Amino acid sequence: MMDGVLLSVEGVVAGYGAGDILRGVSIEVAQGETVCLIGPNGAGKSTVLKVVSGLLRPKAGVIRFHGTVITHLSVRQRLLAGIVHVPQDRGLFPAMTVWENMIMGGYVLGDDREARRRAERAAELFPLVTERRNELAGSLSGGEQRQVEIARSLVLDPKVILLDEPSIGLDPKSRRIVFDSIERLRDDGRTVLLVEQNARSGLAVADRGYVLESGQVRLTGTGQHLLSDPEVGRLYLGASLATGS
Ligand SMILES: Nc1ncnc2c1ncn2[C@@H]1O[C@H](COP(=O)(O)OP(=O)(O)OP(=O)(O)O)[C@@H](O)[C@H]1O
Repeated sequence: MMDGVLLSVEGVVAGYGAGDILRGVSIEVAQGETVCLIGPNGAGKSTVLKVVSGLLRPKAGVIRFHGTVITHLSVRQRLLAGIVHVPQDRGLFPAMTVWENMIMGGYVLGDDREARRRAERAAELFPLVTERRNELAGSLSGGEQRQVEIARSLVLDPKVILLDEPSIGLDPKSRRIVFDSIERLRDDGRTVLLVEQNARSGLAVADRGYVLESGQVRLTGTGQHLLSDPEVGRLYLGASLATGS
């Protein structure tokens, strides 16, 4: 095992009924690291995040956080322990202001004042939140909305942030805003487990990466190592350039 491991997925088997989607996946994330999962559609990348946040119970294997097995904990318990999932399909409330969205991010705390205090702190890292504070979230660009979502996750003071394809469906300018936001999280000392279709940009912001294929880890290494791996280049980087995704 690596030094300073904060989160580990150990031999996880999981699926949604018949057939296993994850077939013995093991992943480690050290304190302060940004780790990126890449791989083809359907490889099980998002499923790894669901198993970590507790949305899906594995059939076998364990999840460990700070060295303690958390596989039996509920989503809410994991959230309060500091595991925050920013899924692909649940964005901001478009008809609420940016600031209202930030405060909603702390709903589970049950302490409005604390939520406000943390939202102010998150806004220091993401000034957009202050600049556009009173605007409706739905009026922001796609990249700006993603940045507010990332800022909102900080209201729960996460120990690890699970980001599911944050750049999906965005134009190049918006994608830059998103990857810049991920770098800010890293500079702030946060730990990030990222799933990205856009393998080149995902690996470029990551300390380490894992290539998932058919529910198994096929390759792992530093972001730079995977970026220069000929097989990764042929299978994933060429394609991500060609589709511009
Ligand atoms: N809620 C669900 N119920 C049933 N099957 C699901 C569910 N969610 C995902 N799957 C299936 O599990 C497989 C893996 O999905 P997953 O979302 O983990 O893949 P992925 O590697 O993240 O790729 P993608 O880029 O397509 O999201 C896919 O075949 C998908 O159809």
